[in-house]
Amino acid sequence: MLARAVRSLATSTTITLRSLNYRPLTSARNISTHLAYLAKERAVAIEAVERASQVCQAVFKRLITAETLTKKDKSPVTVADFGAQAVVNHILEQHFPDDPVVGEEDSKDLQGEDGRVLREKVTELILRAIDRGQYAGGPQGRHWTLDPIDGTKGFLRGEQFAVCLALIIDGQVHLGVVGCPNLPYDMSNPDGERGVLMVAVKGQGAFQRRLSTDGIERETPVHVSSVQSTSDAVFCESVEAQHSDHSSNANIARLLGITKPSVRMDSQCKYASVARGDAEIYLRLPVSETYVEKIWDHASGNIIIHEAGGRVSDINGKPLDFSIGRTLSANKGVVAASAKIFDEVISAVQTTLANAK
Ligand SMILES: Nc1ncnc2c1ncn2[C@@H]1O[C@H](COP(=O)(O)O)[C@@H](OP(=O)(O)O)[C@H]1O
Ligand SMILES: [Mg+2]
Ligand SMILES: [Mg+2]
Ligand SMILES: [Mg+2]
Repeated sequence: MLARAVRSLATSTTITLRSLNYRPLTSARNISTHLAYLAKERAVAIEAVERASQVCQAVFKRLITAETLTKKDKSPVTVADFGAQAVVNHILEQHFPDDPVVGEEDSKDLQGEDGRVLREKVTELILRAIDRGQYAGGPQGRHWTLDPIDGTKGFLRGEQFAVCLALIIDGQVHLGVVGCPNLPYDMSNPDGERGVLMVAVKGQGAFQRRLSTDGIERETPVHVSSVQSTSDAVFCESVEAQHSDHSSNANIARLLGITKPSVRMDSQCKYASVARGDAEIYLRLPVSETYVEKIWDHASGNIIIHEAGGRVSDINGKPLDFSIGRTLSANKGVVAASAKIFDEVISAVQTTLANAK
């Protein structure tokens, strides 16, 4: 199935860049900035994330059954993960052959006797495309960073996951796209239509559009919440307790006078939720002393929050440093919030950490 998906991409991706025909209908200023700076990158990134999201959805429909869940069989997510990375890297290579990619996956798990069954599902083309993601990252030049499926646990549960692609230039995130196939398009109608794509280019604001493949979706600007007081805030956190310390997060919320229960959600959909004001705060207090966050888990969300008027830092208020390599080794944990309440959130984080010592 994957081989077919990628082969059809190979033939169809003299991409017409239909997305380039699209202009966000906000203001004239926006349109011209848009076309001048990273316009091609923006369109290609949207196209890549849309197509990778389609691969994930197709794999979920065909391969995930009650049986794969009870057997804790991870092969469907592996197939989707590799498939999405292959698709994105293939599209990036066609349009930006000189740009390296920092991708989460490599083809190690498909090799050897253990990988025989999975290996039979993929072709040489896919292996080659996946391994375009082995770049070391760093402070100079351009590279992309990709998380083909962020929130693999959420994907398996049929809940939130995201396809995340960002462009880093000289150590800073300049473009971010997050595709959220299971996120309601409008949170005031949570049982309604699903599938959101968020995109931000440095200095141009953050936008959301329906996740689709016809490339002509209308974009609307997104902004963080305007809530003035933390007591009215909603915070979100990982579903997985190993990824973020639920009890520290709860202590911080108490200090901030938050009474509403946390919204637990997998993946960078949490950044998307804060960016459009569904929630005010994203807390990711580290559980482990040794875990180092990865750039592909945060790059897209980081620029989308900033461009939507919010702020992101680590637990000590230090901006996330994407210039080091594949990891955020200079940072610990993550806090994102709307700008008005950000300083107050960071001081509650500091107080909670000091009390825990
Ligand atoms: N101990 C840990 N602490 C923090 N994050 C972790 C972790 N172990 C794994 N992760 C990362 O958490 C991501 C999911 O985040 P969230 O909990 O917000 O959904 C995973 O992304 P993948 O699902 O792409 O592997 C993985 O990279
Ligand atoms: Mg991830
Ligand atoms: Mg992943
Ligand atoms: Mg992973």
